[in-house]
Amino acid sequence: MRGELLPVSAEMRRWDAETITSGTPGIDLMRRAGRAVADVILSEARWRSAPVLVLCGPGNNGGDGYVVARLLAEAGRRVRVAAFGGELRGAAALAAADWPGPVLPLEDAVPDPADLIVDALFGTGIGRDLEGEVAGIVGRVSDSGAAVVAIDIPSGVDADSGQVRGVAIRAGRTIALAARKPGHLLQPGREYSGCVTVADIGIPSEVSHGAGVLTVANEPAAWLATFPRPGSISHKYDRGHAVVLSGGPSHTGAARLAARGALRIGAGLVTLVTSARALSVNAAHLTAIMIRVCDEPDELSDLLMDDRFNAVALGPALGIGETTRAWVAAVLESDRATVLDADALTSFAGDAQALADLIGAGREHPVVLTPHEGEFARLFGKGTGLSKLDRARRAAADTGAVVVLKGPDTVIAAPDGRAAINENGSAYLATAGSGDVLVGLITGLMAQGMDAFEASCAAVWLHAAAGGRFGPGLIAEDLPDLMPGELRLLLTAGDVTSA
Ligand SMILES: NC(=O)C1=CN([C@@H]2O[C@H](COP(=O)(O)OP(=O)(O)OC[C@H]3O[C@@H](n4cnc5c(N)ncnc54)[C@H](O)[C@@H]3O)[C@@H](O)[C@H]2O)[C@H](O)CC1
Ligand SMILES: [K+]
Repeated sequence: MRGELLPVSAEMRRWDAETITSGTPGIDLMRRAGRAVADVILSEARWRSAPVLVLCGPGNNGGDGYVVARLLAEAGRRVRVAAFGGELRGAAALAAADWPGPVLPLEDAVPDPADLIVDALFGTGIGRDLEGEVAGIVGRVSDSGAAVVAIDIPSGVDADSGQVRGVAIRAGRTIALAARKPGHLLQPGREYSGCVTVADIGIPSEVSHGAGVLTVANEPAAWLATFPRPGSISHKYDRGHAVVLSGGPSHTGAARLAARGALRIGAGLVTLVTSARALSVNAAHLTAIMIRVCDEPDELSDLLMDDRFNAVALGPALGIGETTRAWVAAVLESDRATVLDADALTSFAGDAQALADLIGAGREHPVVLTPHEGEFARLFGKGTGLSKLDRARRAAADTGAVVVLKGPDTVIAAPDGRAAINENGSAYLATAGSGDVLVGLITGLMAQGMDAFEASCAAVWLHAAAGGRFGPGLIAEDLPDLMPGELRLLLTAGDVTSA
């Protein structure tokens, strides 16, 4: 996969083990990890005179902590170490043996507000909720208000899901080892991690890229290479023809937002399909976007016989129930690249199998589902105990569709296992109609032939970039018209990068 890989803990263990097998002892990895963290601390002017309290756990994260303690003490810093757990093993035992100072029991550690706390209690190996004396120290750290630097990931945050295991340390700074993990991007882990940087600890790229990691951070590096750009001989028919279905006479705005999004992102032509009853209200508001009247699903099926209509979106403000299911069936049977959102999803509440059956196995063109958490739960159930990443991945595999599970940490998952986590989301996007525009952006990119997963990633990122840059006062109507500016920045930066 292109872009920044986000290994889960099992994948991280494989990176570790393969690096060790290929000749780097575990203690060397641990010393590099400790060196990287110590260097960050020593380079920060605001921490120059702070006494350091290193909290060490019973595994390799604790081992990293002992290395940091030794290096900071060697650099002349005042360092206390407090540790939890029984006997250390392997590289962690070697690192602890190199720490020449005393080790306090964890329950005796009293953080001072002036301390710099190094959190080396747990990393990717957390196996259960924090309780007892570790939960106690997490509370005391938080009450002290001291600055916290977390090694790899804040203790208590699950590296795979971003969920808090009982309680967790809140870090101002986190130094992720070798790579960020999904838990640094998924909420609430992202909130707990503070500012995250990655330390290179010498995992060879053959190891990291050979391990089949399928999760990436959603950034242009993941999809810019296939982002559609009009060629010098393009005409509008080369840029695809998107179709958006309108709701009834008093529910037409959502489809127009989507249609404008599709046009602004570069679809050559966009047609809004409306009932005769909603024709005049739609016609009064549209100029570049064309209109066709279809009162029944059969009429839409006939329209879609023309394969120039190559991408279809439906769901926003369409109404919930059998009628919408019939429109969805007609579109899916036509086998066009399709985006299903909102009411098109909720009309299948509790019956995801019926939707999966309509999507079918043998179709040529992809389907994208764009639920928010509520729509997702109604369609697929709550998926209790699964991470947001796993829920989206499972839904994608079960339905054969790309799933865009929206939220402040939107996850995009493909049926083949690829997934991306978005992190440029903006609270300003939480405004009526913003999701409708996103539907249009995805549809417009698919109309131009972009892969459905990459189109979804690109649309989510551009939508968020536009919302974040505009900021206060954003309304959904603004979003399509912010695309030219975002595209200019994206494509110009891309040209510079690829030059
Ligand atoms: N990524 C790399 O290449 C390197 C990573 N390093 C560091 O190693 C940790 C992962 O180490 P691991 O030993 O697998 O796990 P932890 O240190 O996170 O903890 C495991 C330890 O803790 C016990 N435990 C788990 N949960 C709890 C709990 N809730 N309460 C009490 N005890 C718990 C468990 O039984 C184990 O004993 C990684 O994050 C990096 O920091 C290497 O140092 C360098 C290479
Ligand atoms: K930690």
